[in-house]
Amino acid sequence: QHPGHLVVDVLPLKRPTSNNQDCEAFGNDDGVCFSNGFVPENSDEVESMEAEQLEEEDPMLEEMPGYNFKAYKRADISSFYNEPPGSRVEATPSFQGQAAKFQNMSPERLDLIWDAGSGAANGNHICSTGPFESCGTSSFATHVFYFVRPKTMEVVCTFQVVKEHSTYYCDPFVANDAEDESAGELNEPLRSIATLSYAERKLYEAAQFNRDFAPVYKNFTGGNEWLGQFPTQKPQHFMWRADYFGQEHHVSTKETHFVQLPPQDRLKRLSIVEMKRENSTSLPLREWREDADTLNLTLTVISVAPRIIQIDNFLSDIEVDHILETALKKNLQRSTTGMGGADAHVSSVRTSRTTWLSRHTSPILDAIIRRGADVMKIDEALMRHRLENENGRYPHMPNKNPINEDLQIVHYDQGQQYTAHHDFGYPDTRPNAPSRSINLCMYLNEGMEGGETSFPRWRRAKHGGAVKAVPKKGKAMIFYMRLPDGNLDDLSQHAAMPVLKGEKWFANLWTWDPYSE
Ligand SMILES: O=C(O)CCC(=O)C(=O)O
Ligand SMILES: [Fe+2]
Repeated sequence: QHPGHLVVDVLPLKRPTSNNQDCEAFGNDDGVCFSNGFVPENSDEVESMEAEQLEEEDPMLEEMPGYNFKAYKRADISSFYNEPPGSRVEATPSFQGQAAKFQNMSPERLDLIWDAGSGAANGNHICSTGPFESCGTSSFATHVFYFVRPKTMEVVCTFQVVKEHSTYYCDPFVANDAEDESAGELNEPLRSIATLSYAERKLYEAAQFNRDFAPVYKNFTGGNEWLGQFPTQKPQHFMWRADYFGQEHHVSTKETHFVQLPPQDRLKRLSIVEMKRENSTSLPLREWREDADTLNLTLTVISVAPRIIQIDNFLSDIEVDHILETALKKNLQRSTTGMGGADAHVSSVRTSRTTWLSRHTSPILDAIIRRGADVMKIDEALMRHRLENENGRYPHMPNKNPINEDLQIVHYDQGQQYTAHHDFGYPDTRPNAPSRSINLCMYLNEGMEGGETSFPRWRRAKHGGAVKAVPKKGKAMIFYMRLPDGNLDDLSQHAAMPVLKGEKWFANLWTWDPYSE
């Protein structure tokens, strides 16, 4: 029996249902238009292949007794090779990095400092977290962190990262359990719980509940670190299945490739109405596209855990050139890490330069984002601002923002890299708080030495080799940073390997779940 005070405010979204009638009903006949977790209010449930496929739940989701929650279990590695259980032995990754999440169980804002060898006062500021919230970074065993009071730098808790423990707690109300390696050491006297307000007390109890849930989840799933904020709902946007290496999915999109560059006066910035294509009956700029009704793309699973899918030929050469030309007109800035705003850091971890391009920028960018929506099976309307009259379509979305960020263009010079990191941030204490969920990334050039994207913790059998995506102009890759149960995927940790010779151009398209703010 679990505390009843935790209000599980799950967004009342139905699971995916889709059919082309929905598309037509909403005047949207311009592509693969359904296939997301949100169902139009007035849609009928129509039987279709697509719908059946979407409704089929991942077989590794299993009810956790006592929690009313389906957890995503770790599959036997043999299944990744389509072989009977027990026929393969899992390899131990040589890479020792891991997520390190720090939960602030106090009612005050705290800053996370990493001790790079010279104490708290001279440490590196990593992130800042509000009362009862969490923040973190990618780290390694033995590394030391502190939660300090902003400004005064008084140390409230000290932590040391331990292998196979990804979440650490700073609890000023309960004495440390010396056995518990996830308990941060409190550097000051214990406080009384009676000092908390009612609202604070609720948040504190929720944090405790989440803390108690973590080891049960890890045990139940066979070793997945719990990085979420329980209770949580599963991802609301579609996820491709990844059951075994080489598994293929096929997408047909009406967003065909541009094969010639339209004249400049046809490449103007688009309004939302233009992006919505409210008044258009045919595909925009069709003359400059390949002479075909659809573009057929093959999605190939290159890693099961983390879930990574490769798509060759996602962008045409003309499209890549257009992206690069547009990016170069903007001034690329030194890249930062963190989620932007106050948490953005210029650091030696990420040495590249960056700029952002919005879907509004040109009809080509718009087409690329629409194609991206199709390959992720997300409604394109979710990937732009929605108009008033589209309200009914997503009745439970708290805002009309796109669920994705702008396309982030990254340039690496020789020697530059992005060391192993996670792309996600930790959701705040609101039930089902949003976080980054999917990255559809793209390679914009090739032929450099180095510069691969590497996922050093992917699960594989011994002698399985490394999963590294090698840059190829126009190639895309989808990777999921959430598991099908809503947890964040520690194994989605990845690195942009140093460019050894030449330069590298890359693009990130991050999608949030369930919405973005
Ligand atoms: O450049 C790459 O291959 C990956 C870049 C990356 O991980 C990022 O920008 O978050
Ligand atoms: Fe990344």
